[in-house]
Amino acid sequence: MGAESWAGIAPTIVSLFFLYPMVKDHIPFQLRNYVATLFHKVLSFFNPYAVITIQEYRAEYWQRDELYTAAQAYLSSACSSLACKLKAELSQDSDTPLVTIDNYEEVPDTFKGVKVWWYACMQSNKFYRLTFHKRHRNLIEGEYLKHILKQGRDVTLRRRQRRLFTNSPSSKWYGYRSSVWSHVAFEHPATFDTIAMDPEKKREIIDDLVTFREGKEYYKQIGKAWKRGYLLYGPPGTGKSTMIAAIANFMEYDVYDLELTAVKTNTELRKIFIETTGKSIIVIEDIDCSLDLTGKRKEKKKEKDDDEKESKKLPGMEEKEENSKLTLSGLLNFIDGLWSACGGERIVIFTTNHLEKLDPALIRRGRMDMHIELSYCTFEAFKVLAKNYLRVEKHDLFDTIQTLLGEVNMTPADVAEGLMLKKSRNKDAGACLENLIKVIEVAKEEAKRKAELEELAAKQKEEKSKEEAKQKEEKSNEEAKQKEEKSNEEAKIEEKELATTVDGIN
Ligand SMILES: Nc1ncnc2c1ncn2[C@@H]1O[C@H](COP(=O)(O)OP(=O)(O)OP(=O)(O)O)[C@@H](O)[C@H]1O
Ligand SMILES: [Mg+2]
Repeated sequence: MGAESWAGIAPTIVSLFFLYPMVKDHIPFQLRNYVATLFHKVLSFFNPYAVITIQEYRAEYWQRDELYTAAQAYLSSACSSLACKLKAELSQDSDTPLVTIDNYEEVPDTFKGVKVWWYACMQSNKFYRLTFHKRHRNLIEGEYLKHILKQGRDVTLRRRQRRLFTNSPSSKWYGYRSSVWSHVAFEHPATFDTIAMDPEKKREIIDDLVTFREGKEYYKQIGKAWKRGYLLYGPPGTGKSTMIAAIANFMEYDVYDLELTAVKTNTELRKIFIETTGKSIIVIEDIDCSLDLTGKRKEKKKEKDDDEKESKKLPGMEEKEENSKLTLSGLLNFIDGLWSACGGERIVIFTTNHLEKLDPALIRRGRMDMHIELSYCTFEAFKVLAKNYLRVEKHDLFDTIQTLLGEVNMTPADVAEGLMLKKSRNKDAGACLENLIKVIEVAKEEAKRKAELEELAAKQKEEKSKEEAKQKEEKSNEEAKQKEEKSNEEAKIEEKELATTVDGIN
């Protein structure tokens, strides 16, 4: 079409544009739809721009549309600085107000060199309208909307108040306000800076976490669920729970503290698991105490069950029995079965004071990818505590403390306690370190006394068992002697009887 023809048509189109709303009511009802469609067709033919509307609520079930939420969060972070009219709101799961563009406001955005415009309508029917040139349709509908979704979700996750969940007993799962998990705000202050442990080990853990966080594509490529398992073990007070809090803060994850003793069956465990979200840590503390989860014991019980119920078994019954209790295989399925892949970006952490008590199947590499030992306080760990508690990195008393720590097992919890002087908050570092030295010396004395007592007890036990063995031997000798005498006696009687019988026959 030539420029002259365009010049001829343009005024007609403009007049149509203004005329249509006026004449709309005079068009017969049957024709109205047809004319409206035609009118829009003509308009869109000459309009080089396309529009996408993102409504707050989806048509079905009145559910809030995730794309709308993501767009709102995205606009708050990426474009709100360009708007003059803003609006702030506080959502339930965050303590930071969300400031985003307000009604009738339009802001531009650029993606891969393409300019788009966002327009907000915040009236009763809220929506965002995204306008872009038709020739960028594929880019906007595909990549740009995905980019909005991802960025928006990230902003929401960063802003949200992180939560600490615990599982409710199954009796509370049904009815009004029922929930599998109940939660409080997660506000533990522990960080990797405040954790006292060997710096190299700490670095290793942090590197592992970073690799995991950035490994979405890698896990996909190798065909593995995006999850990681850590086993934390060590004596009480060495920082296992503190480490979990530090990991959660570092990763900005929620924490699901799973109380296994409240879970009755494998089916319950599966339901509990399904109700967790991604970007979370699922923790089972003191796994050795939570359940009788050793394979051997399970096998023994199964054998016994087999003997008792073999004759009574019906088809499908075996399966029912398995589901009716929580088993080791149920727990393994929870860690790395098919269900474990749902949600993604998840860390499972077990803690124990007794590594040797755990079934090897539960903690083998691949299930628990990293075994982290939290040990008694070393000098390196002490230096972290001194820095955190007293703000000192060097002191004359450090050498004495280093020697003492090499002589006695002190947990970081004990050392931390020793560094805190209860009488006054204003004591200087020297006074606190002296107090710690006193505490370590007392602990050393106690440990010495305990060792002596244990040695004495071991000696007494050994003597007792020696005495018992001696008595047992004497008793068995006596019995053997008596037995021999008895059998000699019997032999004599038999001989006598035989002689009498022979005499009788003769
Ligand atoms: N490695 C550590 N670094 C810093 N603080 C520590 C460390 N270990 C222990 N603490 C301090 O001691 C207290 C007890 O530690 P925590 O509860 O983490 O020990 P735990 O290993 O989980 O013990 P348990 O086996 O009894 O559960 C914490 O409040 C923390 O302040
Ligand atoms: Mg603990």
